[in-house]
Amino acid sequence: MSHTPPSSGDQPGPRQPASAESAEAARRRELDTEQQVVDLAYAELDRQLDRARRSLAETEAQEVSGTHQSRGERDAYAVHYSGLVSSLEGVESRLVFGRMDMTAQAAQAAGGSSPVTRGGARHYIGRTGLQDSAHREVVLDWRAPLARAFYQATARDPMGLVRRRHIDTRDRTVVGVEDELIDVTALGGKDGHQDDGGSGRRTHDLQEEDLQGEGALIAAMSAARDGRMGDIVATIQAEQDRVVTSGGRGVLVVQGGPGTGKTAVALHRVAYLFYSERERLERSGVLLVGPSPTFLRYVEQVLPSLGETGVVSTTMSDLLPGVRARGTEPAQAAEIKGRSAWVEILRRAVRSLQRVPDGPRTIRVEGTSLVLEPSQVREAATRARRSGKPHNQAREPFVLWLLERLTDQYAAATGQDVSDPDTRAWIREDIRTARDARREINLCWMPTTPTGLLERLWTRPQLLETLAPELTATERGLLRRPAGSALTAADVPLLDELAELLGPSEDAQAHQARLEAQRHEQLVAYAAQAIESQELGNGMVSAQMLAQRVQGTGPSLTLAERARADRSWTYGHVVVDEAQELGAMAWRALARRCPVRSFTVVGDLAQYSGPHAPASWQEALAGLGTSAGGSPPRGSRGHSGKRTSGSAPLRQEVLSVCYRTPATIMAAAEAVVGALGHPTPYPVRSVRDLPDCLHVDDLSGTRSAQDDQAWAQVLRSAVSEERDLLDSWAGPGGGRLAVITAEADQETDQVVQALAQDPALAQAMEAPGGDVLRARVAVMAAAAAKGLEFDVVVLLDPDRLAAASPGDLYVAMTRPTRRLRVLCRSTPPQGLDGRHR
Ligand SMILES: Nc1ncnc2c1ncn2[C@@H]1O[C@H](COP(=O)(O)OP(=O)(O)OP(=O)(O)O)[C@@H](O)[C@H]1O
Repeated sequence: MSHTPPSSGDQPGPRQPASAESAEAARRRELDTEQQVVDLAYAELDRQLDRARRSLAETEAQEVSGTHQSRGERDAYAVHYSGLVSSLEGVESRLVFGRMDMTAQAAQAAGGSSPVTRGGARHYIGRTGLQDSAHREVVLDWRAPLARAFYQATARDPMGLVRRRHIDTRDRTVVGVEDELIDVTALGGKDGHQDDGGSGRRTHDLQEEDLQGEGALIAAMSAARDGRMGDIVATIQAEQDRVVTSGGRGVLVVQGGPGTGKTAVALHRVAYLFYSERERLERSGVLLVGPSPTFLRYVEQVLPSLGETGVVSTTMSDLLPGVRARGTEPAQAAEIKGRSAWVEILRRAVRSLQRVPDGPRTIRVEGTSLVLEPSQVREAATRARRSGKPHNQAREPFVLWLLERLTDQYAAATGQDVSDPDTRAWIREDIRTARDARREINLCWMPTTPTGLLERLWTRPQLLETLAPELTATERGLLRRPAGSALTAADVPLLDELAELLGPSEDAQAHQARLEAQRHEQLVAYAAQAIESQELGNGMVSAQMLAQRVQGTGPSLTLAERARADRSWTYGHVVVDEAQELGAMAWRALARRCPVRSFTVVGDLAQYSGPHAPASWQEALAGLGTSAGGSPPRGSRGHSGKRTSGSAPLRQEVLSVCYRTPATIMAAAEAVVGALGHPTPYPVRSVRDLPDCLHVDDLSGTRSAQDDQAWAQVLRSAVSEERDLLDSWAGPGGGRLAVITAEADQETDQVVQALAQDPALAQAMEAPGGDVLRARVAVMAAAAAKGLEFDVVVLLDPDRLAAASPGDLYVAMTRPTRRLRVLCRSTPPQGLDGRHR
């Protein structure tokens, strides 16, 4: 493959400029040519956006008669049009970013003519597909089958491409083009010459052939960070594209070293699945699980910039509606709670609420003594369990059966005739509400909530000892905590498991039943009307789509809102990032949310934080019920139909090129954790290297190693120096710098205080709305930096981090895109020792 200077006109082929002046003229001509197409694309976008906004305004202004149907219809239209407006607004930036010039044969095969495509010989690639009012192609959606050549064509396999062009735009103006000649033979053997394309900065590890659109890629990688991840749709590389476009069924593990684009690829895969399986996913949505709220904020713009909005993003802490798990606990405690042993322990815990008394119990009802016999309780329990219902719901047949027996006793004791159903019901109700009866029956089958039961486990050591003999005394000790403590992230999967085993409690159940009856009424009325309607939404929306929008819940909520509020919602696809951190119980909770087991699992075993790293993905994912082992969780009904069982096929992909971290830093990170005996299973090749990108200060034996004031002074001057360097690269105030500490809370607070004594640094640390990503200088613990990236990282005391968690040290060292500065108050760890000042 060759890089060519841009050529003009219809014939793809290199033009050899005679002088610098004519080269500039050729460049201008190319920019003008592309500007015309870009103008056309934006005009089309504006036209569609205008239409959608008008429809939304008209819908919202509509008078409704007050019936469920008309309100439902109006709301569903409003949801549809506002979704459409958001999608179209989302793709404004860099709407068109590429062009493919095809061979004559490929053009003939592709067919379809428009003023832009010239009989299929040329296609413009953009973040959404656009057609003009005569339904002719203006922009080809980057996800369309034909667009694969844009990402995957090489000189060895040109895929019908003669030339690939990257088009760079600012706002709506074309500011540059970069060409790659793919198929020289298609030009009659004439070869182009190399442009600069930024290729001089590529590391020796990578061949030119390994990268597509190298200039555009390096430009994207070199841009200063702004605290939000950007989409990579213009520069997706071939190995990434194959992952992005692989089918959605089964469990796909996307693994690879730091900065290889795992997160970016997973998000683009979601956008691709929305395109290729729109109907299914529009109905069920996609769940994105990330390691922290900061991480979710970091990636939140990527999907909207690709026009997709139907994604629910959450951390495991916030997975359950109505539960906010904000407590913290040692990593060992979290690891213990993640083990699959809890499936049995929790079953036992629920079973322990179902007790047979050790002798007959006397119950007084309105002056009459009745006797509850253990044999009766046993019989009632057996029948209730046979119902297969969760504990709280199975309580109903249990109680009913006992009440019938007690009613018979009461009738016999008082000589009343209970052959009349009304009399019988009246007596039964008297017994049900009698205090003695309530207490005794509750003792035999105690209704409870998941949080109530979990709290008992953590606060009653004896109970836990009885229920969890498979844990050691030390392990059980780690789980103990005072009553009223905040829930933790590791509690959430256990609560979810308990919610399955217990079912809703009576109060919640009655409330839920009322809501469901209302929703059902709305759905039936609305769907009937929608199906009868003519010309629904000017052909933009079908009656079926509208009916689906209201299925199950109120029509005024978006799908994401409905899904988020419903614990039993089942998604069409689930993406889990930093997946190496999840324990078996978390996987079971996620498996429940996607019965079709369509998962993208993203992670790097070397970046694991906890005490016992999983040896393989098969082991890590056993709780998900992949074909490698583990049985799927108990089923229950969900929105996509019945939950299924059986094992899901597991596929694994490895990404190998690092687009973030310069080669020197990457090599140092691998050497440091390698010396700690912490394996990095995936060899990573960095796209680029930068001079002076790694700097280590060995402060051992200096005053700052002993004295807090001196340390604070060293910190301030190091961070100021790095901030000045960042100014010189990214312009004053540009880019992002993170100071990464070994520990959270106390240590980060101390560092913030030390830095804040310098007014300029205090200002740089200001985080509007408490959003650390918006601060130019952020201070955070290594574990919190997971998944994030910064232009510059100042890492403090790597030895302490190494002792606590080598995986976190690896994470911290690989966050920078430009430079890593390490301040060591002890001797620098092996692997960094040759690099100090
Ligand atoms: N094809 C690409 N073109 C441009 N930038 C890319 C490309 N692939 C990845 N990147 C950039 O590389 C950086 C790292 O990507 P990402 O965060 O997805 O990597 P990761 O493998 O998830 O990293 P980690 O495991 O360290 O969290 C991001 O800035 C991303 O935008």
